[in-house]
Amino acid sequence: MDRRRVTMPPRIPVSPAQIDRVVTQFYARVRADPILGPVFAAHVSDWRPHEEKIGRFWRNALLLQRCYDGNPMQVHRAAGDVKPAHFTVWLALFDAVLEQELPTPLAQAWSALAHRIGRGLRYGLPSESTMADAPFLGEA
Ligand code: HEM
Repeated sequence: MDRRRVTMPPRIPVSPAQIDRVVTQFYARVRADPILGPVFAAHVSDWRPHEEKIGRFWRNALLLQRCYDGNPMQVHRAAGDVKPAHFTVWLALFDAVLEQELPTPLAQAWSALAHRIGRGLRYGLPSESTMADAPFLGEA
């Protein structure tokens, strides 16, 4: 039997209401951002289902609820206009919202997870495989 399913505590003890607030505030800032706004505008016309999906993504990652089974890596790659440099902006906005919405220990824990996920997604993008972006390739 997989005991983790019944005994594992939330990975980061934020409440679903806190997740919803962070997601709402974050995408309000994204829409207003001169760099990220146009990228999202090209892909998202109806924000409610997008924010709802992202809320499920974070409940899955933070609370270990099994409520998201998408593939963000594939979606970002397929978008075509999501670039490695966007992640710096994305994460800075996200950190600002976490700081505004949550007590510091929760904000820091969630931020660390977001940065870790962001690193993975960023390195999954095709343009990361150039010499300039991935110097370790030069050692091959
Ligand atoms: C840690 C950083 C990030 C996380 C955790 C994240 C998470 C996600 C997730 C979960 C989705 C939904 C995938 C699905 O359809 O199942 C998504 C979609 C998307 N993300 Fe990100 N993302 C991140 C960074 C970025 C950045 C830097 C950009 C650049 C602008 C970006 C642009 C988009 C776009 C355009 C979509 C597609 C929306 C659509 O067509 O429905 N994301 N992201």
